[in-house]
Amino acid sequence: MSEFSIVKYGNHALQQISVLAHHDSNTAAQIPPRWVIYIHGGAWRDPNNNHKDGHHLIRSLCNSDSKINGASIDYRLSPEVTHPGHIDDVIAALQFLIKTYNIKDYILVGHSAGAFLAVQSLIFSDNNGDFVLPPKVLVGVEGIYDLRVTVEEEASYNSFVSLAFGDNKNEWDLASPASGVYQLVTEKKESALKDDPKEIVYKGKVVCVHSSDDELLSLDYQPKNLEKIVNLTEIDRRVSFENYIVSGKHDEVFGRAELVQIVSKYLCLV
Ligand SMILES: N[C@@H](CC(=O)c1ccccc1NC=O)C(=O)O
Repeated sequence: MSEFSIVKYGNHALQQISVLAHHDSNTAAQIPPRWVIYIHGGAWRDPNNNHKDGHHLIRSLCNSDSKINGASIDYRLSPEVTHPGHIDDVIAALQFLIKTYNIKDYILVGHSAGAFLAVQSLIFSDNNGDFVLPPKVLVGVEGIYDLRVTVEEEASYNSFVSLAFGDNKNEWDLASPASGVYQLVTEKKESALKDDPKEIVYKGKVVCVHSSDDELLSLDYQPKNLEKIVNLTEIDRRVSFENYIVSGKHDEVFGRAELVQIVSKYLCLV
């Protein structure tokens, strides 16, 4: 299997993606259409978290399955950009990958702020108003899903939240997948009430992976909120949700075998 190569989806140094693809020549047409795509964390601002965070997971999965390819997305960080700059980049990167490699089925894995971005990619469209082809499985790892809950858990997190999203908490709610503004459903209701959460149609699975050893985001806050955005719904319209409690510190989980084993279970769905 070849090494990761870097592809650009914009002019900025961080508008890049590392790609590990199985192919005999350099033509995208020969690359199988099954992918695992990773979005790193780092509180929307820490350059020490980057596309390399996804490499252990991607390399392990690609080595075990010769028909799986991997990609790991970089995006511009705060304070250089504020919301929606990060999600705009992630959506542009996903659109670029899907088009360039003719991707049909993929698993989207996001860690920490990357999990927030992964769920946001179902909710927000690109500059043309086009939505991204949704993943078959969305895996949130040590994720953030609601900005108010982030600051309720630890007041000092206000510094990175306001650096990325400003100080207006109503804007935080509009940006947060689990604030109550949005819910994920398998199909739309005939008539939604005016004050109901906005329904986002998603037919894939949502998988929550969170460590009981996470020293930055505890099990008691964010994971419950990821589950809430599917559990608001009646059972027959409820998006499938699965939960795993793993071990390891916040930034260790993406480099561990446990995550590889969990994501492997879902490869049969792509
Ligand atoms: N190293 C980061 C902190 C960080 O990444 C973080 C801290 C608390 C809760 C979640 C975090 N990251 C999520 O993407 C920073 O320098 O802001």
